[in-house]
Parts: sequence; structure tokens; C-alpha cells
Amino acid sequence: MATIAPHARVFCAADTDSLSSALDLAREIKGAVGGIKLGLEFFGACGPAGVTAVRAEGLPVFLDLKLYDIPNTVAHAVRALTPLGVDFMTLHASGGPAMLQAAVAAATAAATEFNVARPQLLAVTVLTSMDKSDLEAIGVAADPAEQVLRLARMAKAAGVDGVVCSAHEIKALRAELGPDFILMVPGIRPMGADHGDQKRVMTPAEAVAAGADHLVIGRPITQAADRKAAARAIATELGS
Ligand SMILES: O=C(O)c1cc(=O)[nH]c(=O)n1[C@@H]1O[C@H](COP(=O)(O)O)[C@@H](O)[C@H]1O
Repeated sequence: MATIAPHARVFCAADTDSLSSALDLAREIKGAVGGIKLGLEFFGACGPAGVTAVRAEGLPVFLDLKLYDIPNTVAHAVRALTPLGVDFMTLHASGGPAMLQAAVAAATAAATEFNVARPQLLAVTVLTSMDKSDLEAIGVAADPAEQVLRLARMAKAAGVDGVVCSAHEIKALRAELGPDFILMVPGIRPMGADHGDQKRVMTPAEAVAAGADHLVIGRPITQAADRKAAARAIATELGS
């Protein structure tokens, strides 16, 4: 696992359609978190210009668009997104090896073409909002731990930099996939916080102790009455 300052492990999910809200959040929590995650809601409303504006605040940006399509289409999407210069991007592991390999090749070529750092590509395994019964509903007989491991092995072999998984799978993934494969972990809830739609959950300190590189934390920070204090409390829990 890379050496990272405890608070810098946290990416706050700015799940908003408003550029001014995302900028306010970035300014408020800067110093207490390691970066900000922008998702489909933000990208749909604010587009590439919005991403560039948030990046200008100086925090690392994780652009979470969870690409999932045929290899050619994903490769072109990755090429179009790479010049934004974000630190992390997501695609669904279940798109399969050819899709993941096409994405890695496209990101590498586009980084050279546009003279930017290559974004780290993370494959989303089994969403943290899903449990065994949700997997059964989509025809997957494996339990989440087995399915995450299967997808993560395949994603590593396809050349991506890491995966998005729940904290419950970290130990098995670390043991099998080694210290350098990035584990980005949502479904994080401080003790006593509402789980909302998340089903595979752990506290920030437990997830880091298990071996997470980064934690994705949204509502426990963004819906707090004092967002800066909430982010700082998590940083303190982590040892910053
Ligand atoms: O890719 C993600 O970031 C992601 C994957 C996953 O399995 N579960 C998950 O919750 N996320 C994202 O992590 C964030 C979690 O937000 P909160 O539940 O509010 O902490 C959301 O922005 C989700 O889109």
C-alpha cells in the first residue's frame, strides 16, 4: 500500500448538479480531505467545463462516470475525457477484459497525445449498494465477496490500476492482488451514521485498517450541518 497522509485518503463525493455547490464544498473541506469525486449528476449538468473549474481549486479530482459499453465506444469516451487531467476515472469491471484493455490503451495513448498525466483507471466491481440477493436478481449466483474477487482479478489482468470495492472485500483483494493495486472504497459510514442505500458498509478507521488506499465518503460529509467539521472528524478518526 502506498504511503498516504491519513486525511488524504478521503475523496468526498460531491453528488450535486450545481457548480457553485461543488466549488463551495471543495473550498470548505480542502485540507481535511485528499480530493473530491464528481459523478454523473455533476457531469450531466456542468460538463467538462465544470470538471475543469473544480480542478482549478487544487484538489485531486476523481471523475466517476462508470463507463460501460462496447470496447470501441469506451475507448473513444476515455480518449475524450483524458485531456481533463483528472486523477481517477471509473469503468464497470463487468464490461469485461476487452473493454478494460481498450480503455487502458486509449488512456495511455491520449495522455501522450494531449500531454497530460494518464488518469488512473478504476474498475467498479460489485456496487456497495448490492448484497447477495441483489446479485441473485441479476443472475449472479456468487456471493459479493466471490464476485468482487473474480472481477478484480480479471480487471488487474486487463491492466487497470485498481478497483472500487466495499471494505468487506479489502483483505482478500490485498492478499491476492498485492500492495500496489489501488483499492478505492465507498460505502463508508462513521459509527452511528445512517447507511441510506448502502448495504456493504464499514467505518473509515476499519476500512483503512483493513488496507484501503482511498475512501469515498459523500453524505456523511455533504449532509452534515458543518461539513468542514464532519470532514475533520473523519480525518481525526484516521489519525490526521
Ligand atoms: O464508484 C463509486 O464511487 C461508487 C461505487 C460503489 O460501489 N458504491 C458507491 O457508493 N460509489 C459512490 O460513492 C459515493 C458514496 O456516497 P455516500 O453513500 O453518500 O457516502 C457515491 O457518489 C456513489 O456513486
